[in-house]
Amino acid sequence: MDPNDTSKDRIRPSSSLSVPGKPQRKKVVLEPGHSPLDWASLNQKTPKHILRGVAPDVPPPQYVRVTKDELKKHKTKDDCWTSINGKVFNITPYIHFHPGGVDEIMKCAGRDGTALFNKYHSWVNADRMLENCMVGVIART
Ligand code: HEM
Repeated sequence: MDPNDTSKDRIRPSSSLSVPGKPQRKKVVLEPGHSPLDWASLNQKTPKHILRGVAPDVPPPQYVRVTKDELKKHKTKDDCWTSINGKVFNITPYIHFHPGGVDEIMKCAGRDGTALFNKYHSWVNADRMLENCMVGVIART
């Protein structure tokens, strides 16, 4: 092998690089059928109320106010809500698509996940990724 060949270094995945002051990246291997592309396709073919986890006649999310007490009730893998920047999302259908793993995303179950979300990936567009899962907005009490 050529000792000057650095091609191995060049193909080293970015997940092994660390940035001072930033948490170490740790993506998980997603189950088959759970890639970001699969998530996009599920969103296209699934009725919105199913993704939101609400009855079909519940008004659109901008008209729904969710109290913190209500948010707290949805904290299991079968029924999981979180709020990010004041918007409440039903993340139940997304949990197994999360590139950071189920255990990580469940840390924001039933509560405001904004700080955790921003700590790990402020560049991710949650509004876009979870737009069909939006239940409502946090009620100002
Ligand atoms: C609630 C909505 C969330 C969404 C939509 C979301 C989405 C994503 C996406 C798209 C990635 C891949 C990022 C990339 O490739 O650059 C990712 C990675 C990751 N997420 Fe999340 N996430 C959420 C919540 C969380 C929470 C609450 C945590 C931690 C407690 C977390 C921890 C991580 C970690 C550790 C990774 C892998 C790290 C990395 O690639 O740097 N995520 N998430």
